[in-house]
Amino acid sequence: MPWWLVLFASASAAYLVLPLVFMGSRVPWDQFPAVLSSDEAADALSLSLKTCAAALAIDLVLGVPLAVALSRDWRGVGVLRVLVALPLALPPVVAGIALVAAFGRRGVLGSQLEAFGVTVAFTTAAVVLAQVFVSLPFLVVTVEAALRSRPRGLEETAASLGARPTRVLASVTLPMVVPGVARGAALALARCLGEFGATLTFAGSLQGITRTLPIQVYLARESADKTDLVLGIILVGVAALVVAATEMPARGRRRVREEEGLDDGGGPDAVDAPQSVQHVEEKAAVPLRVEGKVVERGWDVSIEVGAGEVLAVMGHNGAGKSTLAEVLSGSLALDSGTVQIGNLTADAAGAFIPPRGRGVAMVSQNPRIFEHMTVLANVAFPLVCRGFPRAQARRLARGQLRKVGCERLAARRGGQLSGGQAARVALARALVFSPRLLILDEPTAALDVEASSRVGAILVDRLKSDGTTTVLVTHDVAEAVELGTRMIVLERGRVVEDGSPAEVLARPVSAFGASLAGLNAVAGVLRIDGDGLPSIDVGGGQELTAAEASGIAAGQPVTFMFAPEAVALSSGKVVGSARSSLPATVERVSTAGGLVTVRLRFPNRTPFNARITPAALAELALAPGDEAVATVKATQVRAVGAGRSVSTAARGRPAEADTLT
Ligand SMILES: Nc1ncnc2c1ncn2[C@@H]1O[C@H](COP(=O)(O)OP(=O)(O)OP(=O)(O)O)[C@@H](O)[C@H]1O
Repeated sequence: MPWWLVLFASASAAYLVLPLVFMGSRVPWDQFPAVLSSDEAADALSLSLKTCAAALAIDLVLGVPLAVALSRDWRGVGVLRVLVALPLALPPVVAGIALVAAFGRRGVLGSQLEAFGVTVAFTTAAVVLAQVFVSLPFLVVTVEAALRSRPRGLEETAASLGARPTRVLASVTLPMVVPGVARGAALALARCLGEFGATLTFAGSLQGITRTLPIQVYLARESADKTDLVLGIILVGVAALVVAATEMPARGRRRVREEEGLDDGGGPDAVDAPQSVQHVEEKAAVPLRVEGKVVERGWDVSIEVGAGEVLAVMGHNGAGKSTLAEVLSGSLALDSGTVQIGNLTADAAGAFIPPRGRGVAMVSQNPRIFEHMTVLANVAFPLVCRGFPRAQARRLARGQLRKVGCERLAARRGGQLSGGQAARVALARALVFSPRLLILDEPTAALDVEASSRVGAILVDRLKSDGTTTVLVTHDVAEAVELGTRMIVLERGRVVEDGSPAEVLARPVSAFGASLAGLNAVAGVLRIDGDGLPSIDVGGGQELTAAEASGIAAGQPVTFMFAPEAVALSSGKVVGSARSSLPATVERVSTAGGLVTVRLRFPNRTPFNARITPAALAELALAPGDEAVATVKATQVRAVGAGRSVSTAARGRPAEADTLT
């Protein structure tokens, strides 16, 4: 910390502490027993403690729901936040006047109560009402701030696992903000203890009935002895205890014992299920159909997935992959169209099933483990939500944990897991209730190489053995090939590739598909030269030529795809106007698998790769920054029309798939 900060911090702490120290130094400690044993002091202390406890209970019962409501976004919430915090800024005497206007004998509500024989003003109940009025905002504002800074997505996860709103609140929302509630309660209690002005105005000062400790201190100031100091220091002591108590929840958290499973013990054999574990329901896998639009996102997708298929979804950033996951999970409604999951119409005109009713499980790159629960409770959660007896839920959860190699982590807190462990626990929690549909949204993206391959192996095992219909969003082509029985590529909210991973990679029809397959893809507008050969302008007076582009008309957008092996390299400059001979600059040279990949940069064009032998590289003596000439063999260039959706059927007929018209 910088020295000036320490200086200011010390001055500020001293300013708050020293007056109390000086006050303590003037207390006649020998009078302590006499003052404490006096009726007036004993009555005041006892009344203060009783009324503060009652006011705190009311604060908690009324304040926590209000804080939850204020932490959400809805129309008018801003105005209500201001109104709720207003009593914080009011002088206590004004608060007392307001309470008299409401609950006094001639007050708006008080006169109604009088009709039923209930008098509030100048009773102990008035003391409690005054304390609640001035302390409630402290609790609400503190809890609301804690709620607004809570981790995002956990409540949505709980809902998608089947929890109803009350369970989400009780099991997830409130446990996350326990320290905030404790802090708010302590501040409210401290405010109750110190309350003076509103109480005096609204409740008066009747010994044993409304004369609280602060009022007693005030009255004692009139007397010549130092009773006020003794009573004052008692108040300081009680307040100190209250404030210190707020530190307790954080310190008092249960520490998980080492032997409760610090060794995750997830060896390869740990993925085998024990014979005793039964499935929740022997559900058959179901097919999935999505046909719909989300207009704001320019998303218009139509896909059908067979029962038990694993659909790998790939595409650039912003292509619409997460939108698909949101539409399926129920966190986003279609503007038009249908989502059909087995026999459940999850989204259609006039019918929208919220996440908890869909039986869809989602595992994303943030595993969203409930940190305040044990690992076992996390995995049992979807079953408890479905009304399973606890013992059965725990037994089934333990079996799922064993299948993902995490059984020995069962007793650990959710917040004590590594990324790889959390991903496996999230998978166990998703599969434990035999979901209709499993959505994996980049489940390994946030993991290191080792954890990623471990989770990948478990995914392969679990998807094969469970046969759950799965949508896997991934940026990793190896993951898509390994897990996917089918692959689609999304581009600008449309399906531009659809087939088995092998088909898509063997004959891609989009630039993204080409890049996945390791092909070069150069986009442009088709020209037909005088000699009838299709070409695209690649800038600088150069062109790239294909042998044919049947079905694509001149002037149409087109992508030329070719393997890096189809590019011949020579050093020096282009001589004459050789077809498809393009001047380039060497950007990068890398070696893998006994071949050399040369990354080529062009003045106004997409870079592409050439692949040559090490001997050819030695002969050409090319290094980054050198000029070279790339010649692409026209017969090895495939012309693909751009911007059309495809189907597996179209891909089965290569000539048509090529043209996509
Ligand atoms: N909450 C939102 N409101 C409006 N538009 C959004 C919202 N979220 C995403 N979009 C837009 O919808 C389109 C699709 O986004 P989406 O998140 O589905 O892409 P993605 O393929 O999942 O991308 P990434 O790989 O980066 O996660 C993008 O144009 C994006 O800007």
